Amino acid sequence: MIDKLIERIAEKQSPICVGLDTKFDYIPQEFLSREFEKDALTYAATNIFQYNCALIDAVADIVPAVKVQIAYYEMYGCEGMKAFRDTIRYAKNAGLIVIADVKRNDIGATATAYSSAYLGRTKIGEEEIPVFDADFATVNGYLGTDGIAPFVEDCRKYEKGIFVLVKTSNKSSGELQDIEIEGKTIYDRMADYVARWGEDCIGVYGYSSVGAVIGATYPQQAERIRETHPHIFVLIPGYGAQGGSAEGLIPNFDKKGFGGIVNNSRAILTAYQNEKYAGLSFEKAAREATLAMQRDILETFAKHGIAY
Ligand SMILES: O=C(O)c1cc(=O)[nH]c(=O)n1[C@@H]1O[C@H](COP(=O)(O)O)[C@@H](O)[C@H]1O
Repeated sequence: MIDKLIERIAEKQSPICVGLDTKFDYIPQEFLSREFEKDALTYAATNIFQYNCALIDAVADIVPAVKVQIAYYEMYGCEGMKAFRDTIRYAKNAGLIVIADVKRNDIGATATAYSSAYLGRTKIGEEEIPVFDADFATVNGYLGTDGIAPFVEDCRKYEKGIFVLVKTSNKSSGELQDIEIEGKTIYDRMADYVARWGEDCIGVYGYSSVGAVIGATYPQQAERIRETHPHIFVLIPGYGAQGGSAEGLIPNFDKKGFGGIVNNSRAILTAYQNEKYAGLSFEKAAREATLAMQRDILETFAKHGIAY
């Protein structure tokens, strides 16, 4: 799956993933359809799905992937989960690669169940059913190897991928992740594990389907990880609303523009509220914001001799 993602990035010259962290409050009043007004949760979830479809249509030709953050669907209960499933299907049908941002993990047996839900198959009798069937999932490595192994197995079996949290973008990420033991931080050690877990999943471009999450807000840490781990492909959140810059993304990328994919959620989802895009519909504003992000990244790449 990592090869397919890299090929799509190169085709579109766009190492960008649009984050569908869609809250009901983000949807402009004029877009809301009262048609689904059975109960509040159904109303919210159905409108969220319609909004996602419009956004996907607006960006499908300029980005390779979307990331669907499950918290924004769980908060609308079962109806929200249907919207999550339907959004994944819609995005895949639109030719996009889908990252299910679920940050799952548990003991091995339970991690197996999580992996079946998001990447693998659920077995019922003789039948094996793909359930959410995303292309990638985000996972938490805190429980160690037996909590990650089921996901890695499904990556191999079904040509999927995972991104393991290594150095997260948030302000407090250093409380635990930056602790140094015998000259190595916790995030260094997590990166070492990610490299080990993914060593049999390296594709033709030299990157593994077992990747890492490293926030755009921590470029020095990204550089440190990249020095020792050339095969780790990085999901990079934190550009846009969290203040990460294009310059800060550079350590993740090789000279061909491979090595990472940059997520942007709120700054695209709510672009229509930005005065820069005043007067545009939310779809057009989202597209313009995505194109501006692409320009910003490609111009910064060019300064560093990076090109597709
Ligand atoms: O795994 C993630 O995607 C993730 C990891 C991380 O370290 N930081 C981070 O912001 N994220 C997610 O990336 C998205 C960032 O959203 P924006 O800040 O609105 O672009 C959210 O869906 C977060 O849950």
